[in-house]
Amino acid sequence: MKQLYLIGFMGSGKTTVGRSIKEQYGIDYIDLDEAIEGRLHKRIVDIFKEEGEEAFRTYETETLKALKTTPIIATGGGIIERSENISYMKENGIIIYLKTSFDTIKLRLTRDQSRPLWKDEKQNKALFDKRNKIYEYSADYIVHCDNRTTKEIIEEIVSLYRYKGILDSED
Ligand SMILES: Nc1ncnc2c1ncn2[C@@H]1O[C@H](COP(=O)(O)OP(=O)(O)O)[C@@H](O)[C@H]1O
Ligand SMILES: O=C(O)C1=C[C@@H](OP(=O)(O)O)[C@@H](O)[C@H](O)C1
Ligand SMILES: [Mg+2]
Repeated sequence: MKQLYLIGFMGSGKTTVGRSIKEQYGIDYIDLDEAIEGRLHKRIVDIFKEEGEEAFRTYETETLKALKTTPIIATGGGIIERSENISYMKENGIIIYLKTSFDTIKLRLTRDQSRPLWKDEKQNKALFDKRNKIYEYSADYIVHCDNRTTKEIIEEIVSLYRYKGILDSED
């Protein structure tokens, strides 16, 4: 069975979409950040504060590779920071980019305190521009998320999932 990986910038809706697919369609999902927090018994903000980003990236890669059977994985926005993660996801499954504009993300995350890499406007925009290209190069499919409800987005993903027979595929 191929796995389906949701990628995209912070605030693009990866966690929300993964959770909704599970709720609406009963397809199992796991959020990589939640899996890391569960493994380490530590919140993401505390991992960044106490151990730094590089340590977090190592936990992220290890956890990604440990999740071998869950059909849908919502990754964290920085999963594409290590090219080995991209190669791994490509080998093991299908990558879907939840493409969302910077303006939409800004509106969603204005008061967000839970994302250590969501900083000031200049840094956020620079990171967004750098990563947007990598998400596009890495994705097998791009789902446009601006001005769309979670319901509309998950319907598109699930029909793609079924059309491509990802769930039933053995390769
Ligand atoms: N399609 C959508 N329309 C409006 N708000 C959304 C949508 N998807 C997600 N959100 C909101 O955006 C914020 C970030 O979503 P989240 O799922 O945590 O993103 P990610 O996991 O990609 O960082 C949350 O407050 C969530 O409710
Ligand atoms: O973009 C990033 O580097 C990060 C995104 C976060 O996940 P979300 O994309 O779900 O916010 C989380 O993994 C961590 O704060 C680092
Ligand atoms: Mg998330």
